[in-house]
Amino acid sequence: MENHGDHFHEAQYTDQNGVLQTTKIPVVQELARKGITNLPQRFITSPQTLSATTQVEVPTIDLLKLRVESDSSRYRELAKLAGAAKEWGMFLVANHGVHDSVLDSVKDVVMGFFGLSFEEKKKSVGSFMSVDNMGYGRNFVRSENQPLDWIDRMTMVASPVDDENLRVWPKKPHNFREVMVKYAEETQVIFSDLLQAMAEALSLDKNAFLQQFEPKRSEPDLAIGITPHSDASGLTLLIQFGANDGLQVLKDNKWLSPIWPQDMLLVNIGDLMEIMSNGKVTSSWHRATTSTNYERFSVAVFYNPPPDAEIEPMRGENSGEGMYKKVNVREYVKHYYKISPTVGKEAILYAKVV
Ligand SMILES: O=C(O)CCC(=O)C(=O)O
Ligand SMILES: [Fe+2]
Repeated sequence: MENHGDHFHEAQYTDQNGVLQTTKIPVVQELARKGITNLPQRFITSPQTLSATTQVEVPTIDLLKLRVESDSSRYRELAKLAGAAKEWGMFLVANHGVHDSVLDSVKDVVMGFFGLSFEEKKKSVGSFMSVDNMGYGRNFVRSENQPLDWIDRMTMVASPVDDENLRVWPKKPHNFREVMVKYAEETQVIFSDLLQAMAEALSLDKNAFLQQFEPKRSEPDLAIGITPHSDASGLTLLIQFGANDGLQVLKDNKWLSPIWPQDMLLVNIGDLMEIMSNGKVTSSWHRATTSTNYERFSVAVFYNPPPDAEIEPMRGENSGEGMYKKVNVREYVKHYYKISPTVGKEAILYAKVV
């Protein structure tokens, strides 16, 4: 038995017989802090999940151009967006308008939180376990013997910030909440603009997607290092720091490493958008690599329709055949966490018309 010290995350999952199980998983930051020389067996993944990648330029969308009404460069940008959403499910956003000072304070509070001792982190977040990933702990736990990602994670709901959701918000650093609420607000504007632009780019009514997201909701989610997956979200907005690379996307069966300039945000299209667009846009299959030698941070804001919403694939002239059916958002997300991680893009089959 390997000695992982006494720092564990507790995670819950439902096993094949539908029984709720609890498992203990070593805390990655604590292992790294001890300066381990051999990776514990539970963290060793199969060689193909670590296949080499090439650096690549992913499409960059200039949000300023999208925000300027009726201009020919705006139409070019819309066409680029349609292509990126269909072919990549991923793109960079330049001129996003989020002030450096906001992004810097996000980095500060995230590093501040993860910089606390394990005991302080636990205390700061309060005890809470759930199968849908909320709180400080782990990502995608489905069984006792799956390979584990080299990651610790903090996930909370940013809208609404009510008593129920606040149970898993860190109390330290003291300004964590104020900073994250502000950042989540700023991301809303970007999400709205992108959703409207995506509808326009697909020749739909401007509000075709956006209306399915009302009232607005998002989940900032602080992550380090992660196995291949698509996001369950509508759209996801990412920043990374502590490293210049790590995120990779599968395209045409090859793993590629996007060149990600620091001043840009990165968007992943999630499964719910693929469903809503009836497959006109694609959720990206992506992963992030990390190292035992340095700390990489990423902050993901998942923008989802409200959990009670029934989302529908768009209908109309351009919608094509019915590829997807109506799904309840909460049920979809529940299904997604129940079966993840998966080898391929599997969760979305739940919503496919067969
Ligand atoms: O760390 C990253 O860059 C990716 C994180 C991610 O894919 C996620 O949180 O869903
Ligand atoms: Fe992701």
